[in-house]
Amino acid sequence: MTNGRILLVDDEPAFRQLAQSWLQNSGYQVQTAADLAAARAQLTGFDADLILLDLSLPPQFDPQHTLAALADFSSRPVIILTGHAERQLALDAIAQGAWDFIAKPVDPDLLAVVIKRALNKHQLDTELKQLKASSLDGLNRLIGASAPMEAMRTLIQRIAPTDVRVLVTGPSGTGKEVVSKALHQLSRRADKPFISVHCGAIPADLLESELFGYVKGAFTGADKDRPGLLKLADGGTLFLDEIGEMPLPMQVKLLRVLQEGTFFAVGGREQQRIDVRLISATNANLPQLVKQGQFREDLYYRIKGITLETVALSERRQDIPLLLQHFLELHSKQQGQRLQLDSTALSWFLQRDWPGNIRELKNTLESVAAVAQDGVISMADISLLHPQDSEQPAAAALPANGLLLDDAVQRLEIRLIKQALAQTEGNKSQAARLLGLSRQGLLKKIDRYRLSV
Ligand SMILES: Nc1ncnc2c1ncn2[C@@H]1O[C@H](COP(=O)(O)OP(=O)(O)OP(=O)(O)O)[C@@H](O)[C@H]1O
Repeated sequence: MTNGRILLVDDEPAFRQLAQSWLQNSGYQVQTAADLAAARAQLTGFDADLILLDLSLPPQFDPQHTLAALADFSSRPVIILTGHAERQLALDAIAQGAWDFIAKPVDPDLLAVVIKRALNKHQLDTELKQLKASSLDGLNRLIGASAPMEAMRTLIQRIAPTDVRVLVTGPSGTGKEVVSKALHQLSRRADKPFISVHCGAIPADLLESELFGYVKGAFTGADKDRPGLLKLADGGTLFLDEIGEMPLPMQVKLLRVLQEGTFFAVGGREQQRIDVRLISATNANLPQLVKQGQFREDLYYRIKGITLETVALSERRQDIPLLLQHFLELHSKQQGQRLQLDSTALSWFLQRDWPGNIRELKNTLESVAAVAQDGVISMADISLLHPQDSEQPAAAALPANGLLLDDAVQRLEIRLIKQALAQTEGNKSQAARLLGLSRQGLLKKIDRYRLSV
């Protein structure tokens, strides 16, 4: 058990050795680096809680240059050590995000106090961030109490705080993106961006410039520099959805980024460095794609890290009522009106197969909610959209205590008109055709029933 992990960046070997042994004697785990490049390399394998940074480092020996690199160490406290103990430099360092400033020669007792305070504050900040993230979002968005969902929550909590790469696999619509967002929201990167890239949705010839950005003049139409999604994700999480659909030439380029942590914008000469956590997702069988030569084996092993598998809804049917309740609450909040399922509708949802998983369940609920009236979804509403599932046509359902025929006919007309308009995205001519009416006839009914369309 250590008191914390410290990276000491200083070009003087004697000072490095001395300070390392002070700190190790105080129970810290310490690694050292002689310049910024070595420091960045160390951080890929050593997740330091704090950085002690000399401002005058080779090859430039320019404090301003070192200060400009502070952003690379984002989210960790940095304590500046320098012989240049000028007031302005101290203020600059703090303004640019350093935690504190100590002049050389360093007083070991003072250093111990400053480090302890910085680590305490850092720990509190991290805990607060994680608490906020988990109470607001994170795991709370992951609905389900089945054993696979509980196991998934436990894994997410364990893996999220690390920077390990994660591959989320599972059938379509089972929540791979929700899981990936939870990993981000429970990580120390939670207040940085979560950038989602659907690798199959971006045309192959645009994927490179979308990911890496481009510089002005790189190709026709590139009239100014544009950062890519990789740069936008800097400090945060890059989510590569449907990674199995990434074209092979792009896989080679991604592999280089993952190996070296650097890339060039399209048409650019300046090497760019990024710090992102990579989460990938796929519903394809990647080992199979590797065998077929459609996915690079070396990339597969680079992105695999830890694999999390989401489970089809058919294997956790006990989650269906919880999911329905969750989506009804969401809908009620958005519409400002309480929405419920009556018992016949609930049993229809519970009995049905959901090959499209949670996405299909959610979409189906939303579509029947659109035709429901008076805040209750009934089997009659469902039958309108899924007539094959009703034993008798909805219009013929006669309640035991009778009904007012004109009233029932009007209600049915209203529902069918709304459904036709929803299906045609509000196109009245098409909706009229679906209903076997003239456009004029439909407009009259819309007017008579005062339907807002
Ligand atoms: N456990 C869950 N709790 C609440 N909502 C969920 C859960 N899982 C999935 N959803 C919802 O279901 C829909 C589909 O989820 P998501 O996009 O994460 O699935 P996916 O597995 O990434 O799908 P695809 O493979 O098609 O990209 C989203 O609207 C999401 O909010």
